[in-house]
Amino acid sequence: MKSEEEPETSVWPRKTWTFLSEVRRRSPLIQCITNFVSMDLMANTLLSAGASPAMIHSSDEIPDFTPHVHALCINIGTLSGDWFPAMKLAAELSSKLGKPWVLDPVAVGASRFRLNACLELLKLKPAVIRGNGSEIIALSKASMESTKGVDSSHESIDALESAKALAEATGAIVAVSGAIDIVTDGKRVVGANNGVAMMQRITATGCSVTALIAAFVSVDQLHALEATASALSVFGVAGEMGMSNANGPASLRMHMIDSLYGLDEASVLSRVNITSL
Ligand SMILES: Nc1ncnc2c1ncn2[C@@H]1O[C@H](COP(=O)(O)OP(=O)(O)O)[C@@H](O)[C@H]1O
Ligand SMILES: Cc1ncsc1CCOP(=O)(O)O
Ligand SMILES: [Mg+2]
Repeated sequence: MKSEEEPETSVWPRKTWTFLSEVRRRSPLIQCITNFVSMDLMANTLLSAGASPAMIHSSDEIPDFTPHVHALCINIGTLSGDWFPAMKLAAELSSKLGKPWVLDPVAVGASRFRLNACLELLKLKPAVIRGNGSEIIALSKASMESTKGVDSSHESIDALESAKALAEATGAIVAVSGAIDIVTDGKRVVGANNGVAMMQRITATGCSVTALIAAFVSVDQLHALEATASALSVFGVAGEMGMSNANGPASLRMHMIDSLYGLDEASVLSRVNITSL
């Protein structure tokens, strides 16, 4: 069968397996400037996927360190005034050196401080922006929307038009996580349909999948939309497989990491569920 005749349902799983295999083969170095809550799960997510995390955020070392990374993840979850210059410096350097960087606008609608910080970071050209429904709506409208802090009060699908508008305005790939993970470049829209609802009950799963997106994009910058959808799907598959041994959020966290580490080709090919929307 010619590839253009292959059904989408089999093309995406193979693409996703290629991304995961490349991350495992190359073990990209991912710099994470992230919140205190997420550091542990994010680093363990990257390690179990085969990437190499480094939580390095001091402005004093960014000029030496950032030129050596394969991608950068910036997360404003516990933003404070003294961390913001380091975020800008690292993003600026990454963009200048042609390295992809990914923004996680945690709770962007919760304060003017967060919103202004994200609007400044958007000028430094992130390759991908990943947030939950409420975060993407707030950022796209540049407004302090009703928010439950770091959690979403919207379904991902509610943020579809906002995601497209944000992608058009910034040139970034925009991903909205939720029951369906939506990924768009402003025109094309795909949905990753993996995962389990209990993943929302573990803090920092959103942050961690954003870092995983950075790892996937680092191995194929020219296909950032495909890399983003694949990372979201792989994380969701790890959640689904982990769920079969879990009793609640704490054990899901452990089994999810184990499942990500052990994910094999057969499971990826049979479970990855990405479709055009
Ligand atoms: N209802 C759901 N069903 C399946 N997976 C979900 C559901 N809600 C969230 N997830 C998954 O949980 C992870 C975190 O997403 P989310 O909770 O939306 O992010 P955040 O922590 O930033 O609010 C993502 O991988 C997402 O796909
Ligand atoms: C609870 C909390 N408070 C500030 S950052 C953070 C972690 C949020 O992680 P996620 O957005 O991935 O759930
Ligand atoms: Mg969360």
